[in-house]
Amino acid sequence: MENLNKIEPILKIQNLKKSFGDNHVLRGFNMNLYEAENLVLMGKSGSGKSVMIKCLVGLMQADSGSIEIMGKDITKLTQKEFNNLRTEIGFLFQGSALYDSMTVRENLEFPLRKFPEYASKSETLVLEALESVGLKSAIDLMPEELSGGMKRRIALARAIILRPKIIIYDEPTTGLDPITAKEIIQLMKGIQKRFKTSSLIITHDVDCARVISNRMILLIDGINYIEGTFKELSTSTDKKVQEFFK
Ligand SMILES: Nc1ncnc2c1ncn2[C@@H]1O[C@H](COP(=O)(O)OP(=O)(O)OP(=O)(O)O)[C@@H](O)[C@H]1O
Repeated sequence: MENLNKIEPILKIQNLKKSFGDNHVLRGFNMNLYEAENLVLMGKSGSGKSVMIKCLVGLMQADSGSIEIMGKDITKLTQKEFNNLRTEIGFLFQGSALYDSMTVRENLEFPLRKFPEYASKSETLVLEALESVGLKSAIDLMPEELSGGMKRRIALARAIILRPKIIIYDEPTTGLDPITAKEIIQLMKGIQKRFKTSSLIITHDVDCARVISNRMILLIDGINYIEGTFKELSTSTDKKVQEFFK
């Protein structure tokens, strides 16, 4: 992780601004995500993390600034190009967000449906993804038959099924007991190692940040207020920074 300035980031956000009337949420936010790193983004509730992610995935348009994914400025892409690029990003949403009326297999097949080229490989991809999260045996279960931790694992399997280069985790440990949360964190680390993915992890969980982060960014007052390792940030003398580690 040395000499990061010399390496081209896989995801580059520059001077992102987004306001809702007088509510200036993002005021020039910058963020680089580098290959194979685990970057933790922390920010208080309402600080604009979701707004930033929505801009990143094209669900919301920023007022100004640029977002480059793998060297491509997303505002300059056609819808088709953007959709293709989005397959390079896997998501683990808050609360797992599985489809309740579908089996585990169908939940995992869902992201593949849009891509005819995956049709013949579907079974293999589903099994490999389930194997990565240690839940092959759950393939025919319904979400209601799964524990919270199992649901999170299945959601993780779904996030990696298209072998994305980037995974965005939104509160991956929220709502889990501490032991299950630790298991999920270990799984995230394992997946990062196995698939060499770059991960952006949005979390309030200081333990999670400590265990998983190579680097951290705090989103405060609409900007990337401070960046550094967990150790650097958790020992900062800045009052605004200290609040996160109390
Ligand atoms: N579509 C919208 N219209 C108006 N205001 C919005 C909209 N979306 C978000 N906001 C405002 O933007 C601010 C940031 O919201 P955001 O959801 O990004 O916070 P967050 O950091 O993700 O919070 P949390 O940790 O609670 O999920 C809030 O003040 C919110 O009210």
